[in-house]
Amino acid sequence: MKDYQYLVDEAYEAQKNAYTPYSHFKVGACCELKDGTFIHGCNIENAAYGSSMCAERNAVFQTYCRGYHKEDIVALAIVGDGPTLISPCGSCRQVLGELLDPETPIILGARDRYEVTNIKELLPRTFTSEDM
Ligand SMILES: O=c1ccn([C@H]2C[C@H](O)[C@@H](CO)O2)c(=O)[nH]1
Ligand SMILES: [Zn+2]
Repeated sequence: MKDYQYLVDEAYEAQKNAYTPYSHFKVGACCELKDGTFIHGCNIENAAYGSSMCAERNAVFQTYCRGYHKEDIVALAIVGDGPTLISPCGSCRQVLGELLDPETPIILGARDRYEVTNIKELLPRTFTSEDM
């Protein structure tokens, strides 16, 4: 099994910029690209709570904003604020289902451990453009 500790560490770097005056729950994420680039994401909250954005969606959106696509993404790491391994919310799963390859490794990390999954496992039978 590949060692993804370096990517968990990057996600913790990203977490430092989280803006969480409401939940006080900071999340960090990092996309690793084939060309060696790391693209960070963190959660950014808003007084209108529903206008907040999750860390992993910020990381993947930012990746696409810079002109990269799913083929360029090697792995995505996500870390939360405590001892548990957090996993993406439903909205993020739907977005990751479209913007990541089904088997791209998703690393769910904490300070002392991590687990590797993918969006095929997290969101089976995704609604896609093929269904319309
Ligand atoms: O996978 C997750 C789960 C939660 N959050 C954020 C949303 C909100 O800002 C805070 C508490 O839910 O954590 C993420 O960024 N990613
Ligand atoms: Zn989310």
